[in-house]
This record gives sequence, structure tokens and C-alpha cells, in this order.
Amino acid sequence: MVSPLISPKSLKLPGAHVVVTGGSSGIGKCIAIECYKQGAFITLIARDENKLLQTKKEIEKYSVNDKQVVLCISVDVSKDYEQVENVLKQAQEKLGPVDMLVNCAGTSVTGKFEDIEVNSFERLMAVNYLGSVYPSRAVIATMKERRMGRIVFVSSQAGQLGLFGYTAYSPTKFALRGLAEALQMEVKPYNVYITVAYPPDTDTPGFAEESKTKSIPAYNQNIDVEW
Ligand SMILES: NC(=O)C1=CN([C@@H]2O[C@H](COP(=O)(O)OP(=O)(O)OC[C@H]3O[C@@H](n4cnc5c(N)ncnc54)[C@H](OP(=O)(O)O)[C@@H]3O)[C@@H](O)[C@H]2O)C=CC1
Ligand SMILES: CCCCCCCCCCCCCCCC(=O)[C@@H](N)CO
Repeated sequence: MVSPLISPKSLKLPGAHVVVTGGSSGIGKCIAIECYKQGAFITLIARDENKLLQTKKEIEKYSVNDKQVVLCISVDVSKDYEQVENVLKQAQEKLGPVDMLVNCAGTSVTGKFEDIEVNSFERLMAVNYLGSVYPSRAVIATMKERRMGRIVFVSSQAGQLGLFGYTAYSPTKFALRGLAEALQMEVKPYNVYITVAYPPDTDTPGFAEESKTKSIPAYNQNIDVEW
């Protein structure tokens, strides 16, 4: 009953600038398409330029007016903050300040703790956690100044509870929740709202890749099995 009083007004997507990291595939691509269908201008961020261009073409089929733009930026969101800040500056020069940032770039590695390469723990934390910190850090000042903005973090069900096989992945998704809750406290007075999504297994190219390293017995019984 009180929810209309405490919930923010929903963002008006027609004409809004929506940035989707990981927008060239899977969940990020679907989010980009949904926003575009509602009239948003889209910036897609990912590394592989061919995939980006292919996705841009796919999204453009859903245009609802002839002003809409899909901009592609090839950058690794996990490597260098300055670089991420620069490309977001460029995107904002072209399409205006970011109204909504969807941090969807991410990846997973599964296996038994002792079998996962040590550098995978570092890489997953870099991509899944820092890869969401950097773009958010780059847009937050302008959102606060404009007294508007939305930031979405794509966590996972494995970010709500630790799961067999996800020792490298789960902590990166738990970290996003900590970030989101702390950041929400800071930015709420500026009419900036943070959302965390906790998707279950979702049929995407990334999930297909992950599934190659999983065996069905390990999924069904928590016992010592080949993984
Ligand atoms: N599918 C699932 O079952 C679930 C997925 N999730 C989360 O949802 C998000 C999307 O998953 P999903 O759609 O399956 O993944 P996909 O692998 O299909 O897509 C991942 C996207 O992220 C981009 N990306 C990956 N690494 C980087 C990087 N370092 N810098 C910039 N872009 C990068 C990829 O492009 P490129 O490789 O060209 O850079 C691609 O666009 C992830 O955060 C994942 O953890 C959460 C719960 C369930
Ligand atoms: C009473 C309580 C019952 C709790 C049951 C919980 C069942 C959880 C199933 C979790 C499925 C795995 C999610 C991870 C998805 C993911 O992030 C990767 N696929 C990424 O590629």
C-alpha cells in the first residue's frame, strides 16, 4: 500500500540514453532490445567488435522512430578505469548523459575449488566486480548532478547463496550486492536508484560455454563426482 510513496517514479525510456555493458550477447543483448523497443538510445559495450556490430544490426530492426541510435564501444570493462571513463565520456558526447547504466558484462568459471586456476579467481573478480565498479564510478557524478539516473547490477542466484562449483564466481556476485546496498544509501538523496538483478540459469551463449565444464551428476548430487 505504501509502495507508491516509497518507490521512485519509473524512468521514461523514450529518448533516454541506456548503456549496457555486455550488451552484445545473452541477457545484456535482450535488455538492450527491450529498451530500444521502448524508444531508448543505446550504447553497447563489450570487447569483440564483430559481435557488437552484428548485435547493433539485430537491435536496429526493432526501431520505433528514425532518430534512434545504437552506438557500439569496444573496451574491456575490467582492465583500466581511465579507459572506461574515456569511452563513456565519448558516448555521452554523442548521445547525451547516461540515464541508465546496466552492468551486465560478466563471465563464469565452474569447478572444484582446488581445480580452478588461481588466476581465474582474479579474472572473475576483475570482470564481474571491478567491471561493474568502473562504469558506475564513471557515470555517478553526472547522475547526482542531474538528480536522476539508474544503475543496474546483474548479480546471480549464486550471488544470494554459495553453490557447489561456484567458489570463484559466487563471491564476485555477492560483492555486487554489497556495492549496490552501500551505494544506494549514498545516492538516494540525489534521486539516483540502484537495482540488483539475481537471475537463475538462463539460456545464453555464456551459459552454454559454462555448461561445457559441468557434468549432470555433479549438479544433481552433492557428492564427490567428476566435475
Ligand atoms: N546466463 C546465466 O545463466 C546467468 C548469467 N548471469 C550474469 O548475467 C550476465 C550476462 O550473462 P550471459 O548473458 O549469460 O553472458 P554472455 O557470455 O552471453 O555475454 C557476456 C557479455 O559480456 C561481455 N563481456 C565479457 N567480458 C567482458 C569484459 N571484460 N569487458 C567488456 N565486456 C565483456 C561479452 O562480450 P565480449 O566477450 O565480446 O567482451 C558479452 O557481451 C553476467 O554477468 C552473468 O554472470 C547471472 C545469472 C545467470
Ligand atoms: C529453500 C531454499 C532452496 C534454494 C534452492 C536454490 C537453488 C539455486 C539454483 C541456482 C542455480 C544456479 C544459479 C547460477 C546461475 C549463474 O549465474 C550462471 N549460470 C552464470 O552463467
